[in-house]
Amino acid sequence: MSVFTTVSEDQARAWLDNYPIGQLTELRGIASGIENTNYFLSTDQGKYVLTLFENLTASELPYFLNLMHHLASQNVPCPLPIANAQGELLSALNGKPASIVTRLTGASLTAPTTSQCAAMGATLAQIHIAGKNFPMQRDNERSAAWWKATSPQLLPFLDAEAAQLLQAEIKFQALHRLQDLPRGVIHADLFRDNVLFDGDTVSGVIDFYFACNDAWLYDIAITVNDWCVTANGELDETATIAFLQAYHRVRPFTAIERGAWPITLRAAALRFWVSRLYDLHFPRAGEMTHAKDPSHFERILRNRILTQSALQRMWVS
Ligand SMILES: Nc1ncnc2c1ncn2[C@@H]1O[C@H](COP(=O)(O)OP(=O)(O)OP(=O)(O)O)[C@@H](O)[C@H]1O
Ligand SMILES: N[C@@H](CCO)C(=O)O
Repeated sequence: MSVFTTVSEDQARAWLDNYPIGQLTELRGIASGIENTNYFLSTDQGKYVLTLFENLTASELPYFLNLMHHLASQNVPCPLPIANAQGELLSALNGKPASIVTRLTGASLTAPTTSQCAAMGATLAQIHIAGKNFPMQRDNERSAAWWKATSPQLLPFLDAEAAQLLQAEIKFQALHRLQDLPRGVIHADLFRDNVLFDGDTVSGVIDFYFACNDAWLYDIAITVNDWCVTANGELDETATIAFLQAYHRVRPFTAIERGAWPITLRAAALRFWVSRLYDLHFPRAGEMTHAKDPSHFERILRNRILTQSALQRMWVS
């Protein structure tokens, strides 16, 4: 993690006095987060996760916390943020914005099976439908305008072939308007490490801190590019079709989404190639090196370009 803010049991106890969830019984730091400080916190009434936000500010957080509250209230398996005595989902702890959410069971997967990919597809469609009546709006900060603005800083770090690919793909994507696709709330970072499973059941979707309003198909492409792939980044046809069919049963696709599928898979690959390049070459001050491999998404992008017509057939009717 970039910064770990220590919270003592006495501080947690005093902070909890303002929350209707009982008395502290256990407080244990979670080592795996890299964005925020997280603690598993138990009280005599239940199990929770306490988060101190290290980078996001108090003005950015209401969208994410209210969204989680909205989705959890509509039976999406995601953490439920707890309101304090003033009805607020966010309050300061040790000078940082902090929230407390229910702790979910399960563990993240490294190698999802076809049926787990299908369960993920159905849950993603459930999120998209439940988000329809969420009243807040947030633009996607990692969209076409962002990768266009970011790429000039990245080009000096790339060899000629990669630089050419990056520029060509940005131009190609500019010709297509993902924003015209059916849209609503999207998670926008639904990688395997952001989902907990109990057997074949999704028990928790976490880390909503890139959530925004954008094309649903873009969210599907981000998710499929991480869940339904072989070791070298090619799409696994059986897993992809299982994912898409399960999604389609909950929210049927439209014809325009079918046509845009290969292009959207490319856009989703481009987004994470650019963010991983940026994180690698411009690490935030004080950050420990957790940068993920950008070449994985360069490979995925090249593959999605080369297999465009096969991807068009990898769809559901
Ligand atoms: N509500 C929850 N219920 C159960 N476990 C949780 C919950 N929230 C977080 N966790 C656990 O804590 C770990 C770290 O949390 P999280 O991924 O949110 O950290 P982060 O620093 O915000 O993000 P990241 O490491 O993905 O950048 C998760 O991998 C998960 O195991
Ligand atoms: N899921 C992202 C990192 C967090 O946004 C990635 O794998 O690049």
